[in-house]
This record gives sequence, structure tokens and C-alpha cells, in this order.
Amino acid sequence: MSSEPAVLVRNLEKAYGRVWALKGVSFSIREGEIFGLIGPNGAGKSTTLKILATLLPPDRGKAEVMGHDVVKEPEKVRKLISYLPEEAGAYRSMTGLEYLRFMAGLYSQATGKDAGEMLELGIEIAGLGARLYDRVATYSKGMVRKLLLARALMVKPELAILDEPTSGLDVANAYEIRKRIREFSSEEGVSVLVSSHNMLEVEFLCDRVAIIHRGLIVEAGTPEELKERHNAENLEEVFMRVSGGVVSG
Ligand SMILES: Nc1ncnc2c1ncn2[C@@H]1O[C@H](COP(=O)(O)OP(=O)(O)OP(=O)(O)O)[C@@H](O)[C@H]1O
Repeated sequence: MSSEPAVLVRNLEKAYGRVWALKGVSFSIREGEIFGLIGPNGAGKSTTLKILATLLPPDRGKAEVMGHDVVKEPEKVRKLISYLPEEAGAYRSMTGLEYLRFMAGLYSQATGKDAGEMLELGIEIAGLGARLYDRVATYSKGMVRKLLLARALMVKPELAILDEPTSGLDVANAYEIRKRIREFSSEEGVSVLVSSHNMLEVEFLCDRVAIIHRGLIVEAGTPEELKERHNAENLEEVFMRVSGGVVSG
């Protein structure tokens, strides 16, 4: 394992008009770790993830993926990452299998990786069994999310950027998705950046977390370190202490 971080973010700032979404965000992610960016609605999670995914330019500061600058070398970064947006959909008229096959074909053209291998892995990660032969339009929200997660992970990116992967899912579906992310990361050694406003669920998933609040990182460390540091039972309590109980974005 090299000493270069998978992700390096330094003093990132971003404004939408007069709203400063990021006011100097810094953190780094080690290779192979699952890193959680956690915070309430409007804290700046999606903005940070979009910048790392090269979809949004920062106003100031820098962001690198495996040593490549997201602004200066977006093409290189795009080859290293996969990105699961918060509000993503899959083509509803395709079956799940057709969708995965179609996406594997596209990735294969872009990266030269074997489409058959990707598809096989995608089918395994999606875990939808015979429902893969049904049209996406007939899927529940949890099934669509599993399909999209499979699409994001089957390419075995160096870094998977997953924006609220379990948002809006019931307990069982959220549990399964977290389990799959964990298993996949440990089997493939893939680095994962996951965002969540559910601070309890990330304790199970993440090796390290950073708490973002109103565009600033207010705490970072392993869940255990943070709980110990703040004499808290869980990360929700840690958040309430570091934010002074002020939760609005
Ligand atoms: N396209 C946009 N135009 C204007 N303001 C925006 C835009 N996108 C985000 N913002 C604002 O920037 C801030 C950060 O938003 P962001 O979506 O990054 O937060 P978040 O932590 O991902 O929130 P959520 O958990 O609700 O998805 C918020 O104040 C939000 O209203």
C-alpha cells in the first residue's frame, strides 16, 4: 500500500450565489478505507462529493484523487472513480440485467476493462436474483438503490463516491446495502467515500468519519475515538456536542 492518500481535500470553498456551502473543508482518505462524511441536511456533503466527482468546480482550495487534481486532471480522476448520486435513477424501461449489461459495456469502452467480468460482479453485488429479469419500473426503491450500487461498484474503481447510499430505505434494505459496501471494500481493497445524515448507521460502516456542519469539518477520527473524546454513547451525541445542538444548515 502506498503512502499517498486516496483523497486529499484542502481548504475547499464553494459558494452558490451568496450561499457559502463549503467554507474551508479539509480531510484525507487512506487507501482501502471506508470514510464517512456525515452531517445534517444542507451541511455541504453533496457539494463536497460533487467536487470530488469532477462535476462541480470549487471556488478555492484543492481536491485530489490518488494524487490527481480534480480541476486540472478531471479525465484522469474520472477513470479512477465511480459516483453514486443522491438522487439517481436507472433506465426504467430496461430490465435490471439489461441495465447492468449496458453500463458494463459503456465502462468497458471507456476503461478497457472486461465487460463480462464487470457484469458478473454487478449481478453478485445487486443480489436481486430472478428480479434482475424484470423491468426497473417494477422495482422498489431499495431494489433500484441496490442496482445502482452494483453499477457503481462493479467497475472496481480506486475510489467509490457514494452519496447517501441508504437514504430513504427501510432498515433491512439499508442494512444489506451497508453490508455489501463493507464486504466489497474489504475484498477488493477499494477506497470508499460515503455521505450520510444518519450518524448512527455510519458507525457500523465506516473506518473513519468527518463531521461536517455548516460547510466546515468540526470533528474527524474513528467512531471510537470520537465517542471517547466527547464521552458520548454514539455519533449522534458527538454531533450534538460539537454543533452545540444547532442543527439547521
Ligand atoms: N444548486 C444549488 N443552488 C443553490 N444552493 C445550493 C445548491 N446546492 C446546494 N445548495 C446549498 O448549499 C448548501 C449545502 O448543500 P449540500 O447539498 O451540499 O448539503 P448536504 O449536506 O448534501 O445536504 P443533504 O443532506 O440535504 O443532501 C445548502 O445550504 C444548500 O441549500
